[in-house]
Amino acid sequence: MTLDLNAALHARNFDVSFTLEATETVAVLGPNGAGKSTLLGIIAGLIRPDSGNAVLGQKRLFKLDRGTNHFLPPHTRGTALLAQEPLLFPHMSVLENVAFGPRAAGANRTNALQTAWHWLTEVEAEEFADRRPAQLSGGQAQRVAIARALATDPELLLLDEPMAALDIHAAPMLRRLLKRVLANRRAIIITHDVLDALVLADRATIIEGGRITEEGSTRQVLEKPRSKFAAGLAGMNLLPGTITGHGLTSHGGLDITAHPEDGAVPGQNGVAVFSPTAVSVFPSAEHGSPRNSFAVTITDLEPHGDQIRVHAGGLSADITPAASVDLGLTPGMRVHFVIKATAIAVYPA
Ligand SMILES: Nc1ncnc2c1ncn2[C@@H]1O[C@H](COP(=O)(O)OP(=O)(O)OP(=O)(O)O)[C@@H](O)[C@H]1O
Repeated sequence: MTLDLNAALHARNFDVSFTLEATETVAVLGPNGAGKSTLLGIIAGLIRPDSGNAVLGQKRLFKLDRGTNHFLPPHTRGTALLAQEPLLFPHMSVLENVAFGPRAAGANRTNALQTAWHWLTEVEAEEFADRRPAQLSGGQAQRVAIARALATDPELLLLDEPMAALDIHAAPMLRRLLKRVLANRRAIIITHDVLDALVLADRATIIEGGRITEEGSTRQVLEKPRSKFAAGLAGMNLLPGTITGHGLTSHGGLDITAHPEDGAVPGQNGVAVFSPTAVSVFPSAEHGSPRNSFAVTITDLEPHGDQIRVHAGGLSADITPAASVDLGLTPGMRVHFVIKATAIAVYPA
């Protein structure tokens, strides 16, 4: 039972091929406006692509080609979409909200209520059964919304930033709950949070500009990012370029000395990746090899944990507050970023 999808929607510059295995949870990450919600909307049947083809298990969700115009309506797809806001029916009790799906699918009242109780217990929300949605906190309402989604026994659960609207106290409990209910289930979760991706998902897919730019196990994508976006998530600097015999020449023209990973071939597209903590900041060029020294102009300084993060030339460096004061760092100042060759990973991308 897999999901196999390709879809294009020109008005949103969206063109994606996407596959999901049974009982697999995939985190979808990407910048604002990248097309993450569009992907979920297309799978759920709320958005109609211009062309494409999608199959969920035995069910063809849509096939839109020249001559073929097949498009299943949302409620027959076996998908359940959970939005950022819980969107419960305000005039129904919590129990009735959760029983609504099974009722609509044809269950009799007794069975629908039984199912609703089961899922309310699963999300530890039985005590709210008689309340109206307006009498719930954001975290409680989101738990009820999860119960409502699961009560329909969906083949595929679609979660659009389920933690985004919650305060920091409610998020950890919901994350634990999701971890439990997502085990052995097929789900796609949109998130901006690396922790959610690591804790909840087996795989990560990065979408940028309506295209998938990176895919792999969550750990692999974060440990060995190949896109600027994934590097940002992992808190690493990334310079794309061309692999050379001694490292990489970045697209911006920087000649980087490092040890290319085994199997990297000069001339191949690659990336140089290094941590901001591996970057030292000097007021003038530093000689002493094998080191990389790049003249850059500071764009911004910000606190980062107990360090100061210095942004310059599209890169960042973490230094101590004392060093920042000693160097008199300010935006607009010209400095040198210096990185040991051994601290830079170069690999094909
Ligand atoms: N209702 C709409 N009509 C037309 N274009 C839209 C509509 N909703 C979104 N778009 C456009 O489609 C593109 C993808 O948007 P989408 O909402 O899928 O991005 P996203 O990755 O979910 O972003 P975010 O992280 O901000 O939620 C964007 O360029 C956006 O402006």
